[in-house]
Amino acid sequence: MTAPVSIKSVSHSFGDFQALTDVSLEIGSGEYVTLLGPSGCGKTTLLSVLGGFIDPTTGEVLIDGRDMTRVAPAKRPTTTMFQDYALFPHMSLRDNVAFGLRMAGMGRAARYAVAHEMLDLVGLEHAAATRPHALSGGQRQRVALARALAVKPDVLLLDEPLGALDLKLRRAMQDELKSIQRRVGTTFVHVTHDQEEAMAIADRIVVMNAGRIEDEGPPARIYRAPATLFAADFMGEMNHFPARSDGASVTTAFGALPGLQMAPGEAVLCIRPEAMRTGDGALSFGPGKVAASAFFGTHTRVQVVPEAAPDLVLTAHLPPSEMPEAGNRLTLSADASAFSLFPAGD
Ligand SMILES: Nc1ncnc2c1ncn2[C@@H]1O[C@H](COP(=O)(O)OP(=O)(O)OP(=O)(O)O)[C@@H](O)[C@H]1O
Repeated sequence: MTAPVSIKSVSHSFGDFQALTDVSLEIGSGEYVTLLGPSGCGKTTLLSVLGGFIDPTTGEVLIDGRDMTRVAPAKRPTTTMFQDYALFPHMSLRDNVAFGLRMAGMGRAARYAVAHEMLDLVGLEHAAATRPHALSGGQRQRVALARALAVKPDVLLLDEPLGALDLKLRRAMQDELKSIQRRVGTTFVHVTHDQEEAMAIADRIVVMNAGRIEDEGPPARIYRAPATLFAADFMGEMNHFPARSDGASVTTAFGALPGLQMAPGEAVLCIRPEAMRTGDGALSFGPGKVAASAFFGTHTRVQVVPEAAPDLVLTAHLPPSEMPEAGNRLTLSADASAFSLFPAGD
């Protein structure tokens, strides 16, 4: 079961505090969307508006084309899975998973059949008769997912579902969540503040900041060509430095950069560390002094203070075969296509 979701100009205030401002978003049927942003940006508020736990001050929510804006949570085709996915300790996994179906009045044989199907989906069918106390964090999380999916929601809302797990388990569960979502085809809306998690899982990432959407799109597009400086910074490490546009070209402390255009004015030029290299390029940062250099296996992370702009520190991820030592001189450069340009004060 799956459905598209339409969020139309939703705003929400808690008293004087505006938590969401004019948020509009279309989510396709069967799409895996993550809401990504820093603490307090309004992710949970938006998810709660979708689930019916918060009535937005203004705006509308449509699910499968039907207006759900003021419809109670239990009457929506949504299920919310919270971070604190408390399981009933005195019930078997099967009964935990079948709980929502029992509440809905489904007979025992039918609900157990669904519970087994869902436990099978999350790889825990063999433990159906056991109780949750002996389960690891990851296994509990899987049972909670089976329970949420058992009622066959059209849209599953997940609020930091992996937040309680350690990093390694978190990464493993991300792969599993995505693969389960693919198999069931349900629309998933997943809140996280972890950019790597969003990239690992999402078909589409929605970057939020201060109650608004900053950018939305496939992970690779947002990473490579972010719409705003905020989205650029939130999606990973970014070098930025001042620039100036005259409308036709961009000038920096390192010279002019061809091929980038913006309305005349002060600008911020950005580049990812892995887009930097040693030697020549469209823009050379000129000689600089290596302030730090560290080997990370997949790359060497160097920090360089360029002579042309000694108040800047440029970070580059170089191939692991290159290991410049701190104190050495090094020239970094990059291709014009690797830069993003934003108006200053964006
Ligand atoms: N019931 C409430 N009353 C007043 N303010 C609230 C209430 N719920 C949330 N807020 C405020 O609204 C803002 C957005 O909160 P929200 O929980 O949506 O953020 P978030 O992006 O999910 O952050 P986090 O990752 O920390 O949960 C925050 O500043 C929060 O303090």
